[in-house]
Amino acid sequence: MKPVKVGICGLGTVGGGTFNVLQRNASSIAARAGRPIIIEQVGTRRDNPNCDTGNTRVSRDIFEVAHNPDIDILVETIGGYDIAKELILTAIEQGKHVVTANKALIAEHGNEIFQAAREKNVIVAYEAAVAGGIPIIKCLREGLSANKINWLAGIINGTGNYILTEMGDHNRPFEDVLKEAQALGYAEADPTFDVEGIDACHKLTIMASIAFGIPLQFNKAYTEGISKITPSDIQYAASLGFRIKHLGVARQSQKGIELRVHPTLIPSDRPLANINGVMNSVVVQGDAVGQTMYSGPGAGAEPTASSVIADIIDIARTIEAPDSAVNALGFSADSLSNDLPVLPITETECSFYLRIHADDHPGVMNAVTQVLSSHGINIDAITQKVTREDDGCADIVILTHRIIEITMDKAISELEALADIKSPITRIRVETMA
Ligand SMILES: NC(=O)C1=CN([C@@H]2O[C@H](COP(=O)(O)OP(=O)(O)OC[C@H]3O[C@@H](n4cnc5c(N)ncnc54)[C@H](O)[C@@H]3O)[C@@H](O)[C@H]2O)C=CC1
Ligand SMILES: N[C@@H](CC=O)C(=O)O
Ligand code: NA
Repeated sequence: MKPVKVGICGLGTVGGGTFNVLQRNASSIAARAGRPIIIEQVGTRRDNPNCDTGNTRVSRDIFEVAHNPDIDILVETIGGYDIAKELILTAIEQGKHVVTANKALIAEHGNEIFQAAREKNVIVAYEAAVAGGIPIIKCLREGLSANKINWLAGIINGTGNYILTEMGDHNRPFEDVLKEAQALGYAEADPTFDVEGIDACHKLTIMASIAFGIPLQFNKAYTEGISKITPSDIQYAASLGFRIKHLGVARQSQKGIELRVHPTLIPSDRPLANINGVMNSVVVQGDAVGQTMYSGPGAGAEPTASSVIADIIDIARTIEAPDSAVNALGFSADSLSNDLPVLPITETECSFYLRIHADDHPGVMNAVTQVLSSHGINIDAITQKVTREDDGCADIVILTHRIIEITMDKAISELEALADIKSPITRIRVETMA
């Protein structure tokens, strides 16, 4: 069988891992693909000390790879937007298939990239873009394709989960753990993407499109990161029987689609609450199958390479008949639905954890509960915690029943206006379904 020739652009964490695993497992990969997979060229600004490129052609100009007529599949692992998009569109224009790990680009420009690929009858594959090594794209798009997906929820940022786990289990400061996650190759080039929830939102956008058959709509999703979570919140949550995880939730209802990424209290006996460190996990609820759960490393060189190479093998298998390959989002392009609106966060409903830093004197608790009850917010648990801050204040910690977000917004504004309440109120949503 004619070999398939690959060009890898970007030889950093993911590109380097892909290079090494393709070399190491060349014979079993060839057996699975039905033909040898050869690394024809690497395009990279700088060498990767973990990769022995030996006789492989290395170019400093990645566009040489996109124009190399011998290359069948271009692997984009440079990251970022503008150059990566131009590189991918050039490769498509040149009739090459593309494999990318770039969730930011797919979530924000995927509709355009998939359209360009359709016009040239080439494949754009992106398994590595969501949840690193977990084959979640394949699960949603193929394994679960019989189902109407009702919802999915997942821990989909390895860096964020690593930080929350280390802060909670070892009481380590946020900044230290972030630095470690960067050194381990987990974090994005701009780590605010990890800690402010943008990276998770990219991944949620992609999963929701496949799950519900809707166009990619990153700009309509709600995004909140972990940067405001304190060790006290983690401890208070634990004392109430919860763990705090950064969760992406996509849910389909008759009103529309919820797309939201935020820190979340999960009962500590639930499987998702026990996904720790760089591990990711996604729970999917389908009408036929019920709940299924997929877990594995969400970041890192070789776990991510595992997904990149699975895509390369898939393409190699159908390279002579690319139109027989599965559609990019698993739905034919003309059947994607624009009918269901993405709901604003104000229209979603959740239970809430509130931490209220307030003057520690009689009547405060009463004032707080009165405001909540005047908005019809039912309290599930309320407790006062002594804080170590020497400001005469205490933390009042509350768990509420489910309430529509806009009502909670109003109640919080009213509470924050009370003279006894000292700082912005912390609100964390609570989910019990997964
Ligand atoms: N690190 C991880 O665990 C994961 C990363 N990803 C995605 O994979 C992509 C790559 O991420 P990493 O490998 O972590 O980044 P990285 O920073 O380790 O590697 C990127 C490499 O591309 C090179 N590069 C960038 N622009 C270039 C240009 N114009 N010309 C030549 N070389 C260029 C850089 O020099 C660097 O060696 C990103 O889109 C990221 O979001 C996806 C899943 C997991
Ligand atoms: N920065 C990302 C890398 C994988 O997608 C993460 O930490 O999950
Ligand atoms: Na994946």
